[in-house]
Amino acid sequence: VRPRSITIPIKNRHVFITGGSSGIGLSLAHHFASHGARVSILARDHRKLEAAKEAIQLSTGVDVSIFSADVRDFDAVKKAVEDAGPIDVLICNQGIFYPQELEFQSLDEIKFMFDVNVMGTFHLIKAALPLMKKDRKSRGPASIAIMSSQAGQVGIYGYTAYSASKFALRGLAEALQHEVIADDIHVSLIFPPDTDTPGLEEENRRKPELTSIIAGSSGMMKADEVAKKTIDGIKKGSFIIPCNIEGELLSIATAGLSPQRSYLMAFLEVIAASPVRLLGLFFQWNWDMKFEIDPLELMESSSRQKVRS
Ligand SMILES: NC(=O)C1=CN([C@@H]2O[C@H](COP(=O)(O)OP(=O)(O)OC[C@H]3O[C@@H](n4cnc5c(N)ncnc54)[C@H](OP(=O)(O)O)[C@@H]3O)[C@@H](O)[C@H]2O)C=CC1
Ligand SMILES: CCCCCCCCCCCCCCCC(=O)[C@@H](N)CO
Repeated sequence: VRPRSITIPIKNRHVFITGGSSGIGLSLAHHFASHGARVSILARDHRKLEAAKEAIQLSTGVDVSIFSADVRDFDAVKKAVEDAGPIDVLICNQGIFYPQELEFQSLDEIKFMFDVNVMGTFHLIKAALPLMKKDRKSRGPASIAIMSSQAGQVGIYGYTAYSASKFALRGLAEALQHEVIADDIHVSLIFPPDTDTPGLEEENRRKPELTSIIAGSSGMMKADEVAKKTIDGIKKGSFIIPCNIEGELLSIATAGLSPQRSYLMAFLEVIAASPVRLLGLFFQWNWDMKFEIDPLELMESSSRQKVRS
């Protein structure tokens, strides 16, 4: 077991995608189907799953299997994964994002995000791993891909709970890679910026202005572009999959002790480390200015206080 380049084949393999009925997951399902994979998708809403199945059938001619389950329910996840049959590429893409300052966000909402984003991913991997490992040698290399976010590389105003849930996935992924590499299973973490999906549209209705401003430091992408980057990364067995230029920089800035199987990328990470840190500091200083209290507002509030007293 050592860094080496690998190729994870897609054609005729079983790809299981959660959150495959909408946004990035739906784009992934389309792409994998057109690459000749056998595709299963899982989400809660049966009607959205049926609509996705029909759309994929229409555009690719491929019949996708659908599973209605809530990732928070381990028994339901286990049943779906067993009914679907042994998986070669597991994509844990389900995720919810409710931005709000910690001070105002309810504990129930924070817990909900953790249950879906983090515990849901544990449930999926726990349920799928036994059958993924079985006869692996004769089935070729496998992949477990986990959808994080650029908010899982840097903490962002308004994302205390969401960023924490996405950072958690990185710890899970790094440790898991140690545990499954001997079974020829390759873990990938994907870090998209804001991506045009039904989920983002919903999110934008309640996003604090500062969250939008800071997240705007990275360009917006289409679900289709994120799906393409994801598939390329999975095929190469990349541990970290950035999606745009800002993402490449963030990945170098946060390389830490994550696995790197490309010698070229490892070299680049070492050379670029200090200039990228400098660039990161400039971004931080730029964001800091946005948190500064307007001096006029401060004067007004202190004079208001004087009037009150
Ligand atoms: N859009 C963006 O800006 C970005 C998104 N991401 C991440 O990408 C992933 C996908 O996001 P996006 O495509 O925008 O999301 P969407 O909201 O468009 O789709 C989310 C999908 O997840 C499913 N899902 C949600 N909750 C559950 C649950 N409890 N159990 C099973 N399935 C569930 C939904 O189906 P149903 O509701 O029927 O269950 C749906 O299929 C998420 O992990 C998100 O954090 C990362 C960076 C940016
Ligand atoms: C070293 C130099 C680095 C320079 C780039 C820094 C850019 C940081 C931008 C972070 C954007 C976070 C978007 C989260 C999107 C998301 O997950 C939500 N839409 C919910 O889905």
